[in-house]
Amino acid sequence: MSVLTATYQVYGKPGSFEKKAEGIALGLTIGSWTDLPLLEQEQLKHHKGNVVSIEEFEQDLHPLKPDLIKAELEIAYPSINFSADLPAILTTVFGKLSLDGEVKLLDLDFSHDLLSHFPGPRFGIEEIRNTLGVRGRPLLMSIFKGVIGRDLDFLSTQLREQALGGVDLVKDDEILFDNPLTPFESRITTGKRVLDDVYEKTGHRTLYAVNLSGRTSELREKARKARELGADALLFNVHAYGLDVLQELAEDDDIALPLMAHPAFSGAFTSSAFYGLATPLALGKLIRYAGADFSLFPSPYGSVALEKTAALALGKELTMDSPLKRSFPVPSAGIHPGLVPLLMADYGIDCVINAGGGVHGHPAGAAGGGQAFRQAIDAVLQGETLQDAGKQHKELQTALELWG
Ligand SMILES: CSCCC(=O)C(=O)COP(=O)(O)O
Ligand SMILES: [Mg+2]
Repeated sequence: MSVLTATYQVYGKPGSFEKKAEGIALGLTIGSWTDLPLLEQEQLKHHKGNVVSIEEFEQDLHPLKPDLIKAELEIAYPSINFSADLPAILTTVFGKLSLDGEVKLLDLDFSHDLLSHFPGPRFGIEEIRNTLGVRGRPLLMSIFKGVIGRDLDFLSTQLREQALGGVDLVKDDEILFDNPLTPFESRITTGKRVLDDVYEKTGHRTLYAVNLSGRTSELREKARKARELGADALLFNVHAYGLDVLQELAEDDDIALPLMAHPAFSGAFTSSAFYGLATPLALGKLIRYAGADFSLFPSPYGSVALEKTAALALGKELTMDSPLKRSFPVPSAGIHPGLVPLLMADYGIDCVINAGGGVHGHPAGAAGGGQAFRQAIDAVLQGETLQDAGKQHKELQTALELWG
């Protein structure tokens, strides 16, 4: 029988966890067991949740209630209890339970059969690399900054500058929504004109991820229109909409564009040590299953930082062997060229280095900022220190002097 296994972190008194685990397994499936007549027990046994394991961590005391210790509970839910979609799955394993005190959902283990209902990325790392013709190095992405209240001319100038710096991708900032000064469709057509022009002049190809925003019911049509207009990729604030909306976009053959999942809003349900979802599950595994080609997340080093073990585990979820294609890890937030060696040590070459302020804040402008990043990436690939590379490359030297 196919099952979905959930791992939870809970706190309680030593020896109390069996009862707690049984309560969850039954509460989220058939409700009661021992009270049922034998005939009903037989009829319902295929629907019953089962406790798979209980691990107590005696040394891990609750920081505020030291008589409680941490435990991890694994509970298997029969797949026949839910339809094969994330709303049903999340409601089963962490619906009411998410409201019931200090319980954190750490992981979900999908059976092969259940996983076959999820598309994964349409393009994945390999096909994105093919489109760009870039192999053997991390991709570099920059972000439009300060474009709220600005018009298409401003946007065009900023885009051209970023592309001239040698970035592979430029994305909208997640807070740029459809607006009269830079409407969604005009951003796509204008962006395309600028990037085609840079390509003709320099031979360097940059892709632009436009922010797909608005009411949920409008998204599919907007995304299809984006494709018709020649959009390269879509940025999507997936956690504000829901994972199933991402999946709907990923599965639509009339959209068929690379999807970039932004982490906005996810801190609301991942940041607590006691509640919510573990970050590698929310921004890694589920984002990949739902079909994002890129997952953005705070690196362990910048202005908004994730704890390092979570940031590394997240990257693994996006790239580990699976029947699904691999998604690009995109460590972000407060990234500058001096951090490139750390990011490449953590994520290797199959990642996207993503910077807004670290590109635009360069004294030589966004073009200089992009060049400094490319020089830092090349230095790491050649086994050079950034300090040595900085002696040959003035853009990198300037960035190192400014940000360290
Ligand atoms: C975790 S935020 C994702 C990246 C992003 O959208 C952003 O605006 C980062 O900008 P920064 O200037 O910090 O590079
Ligand atoms: Mg942003």
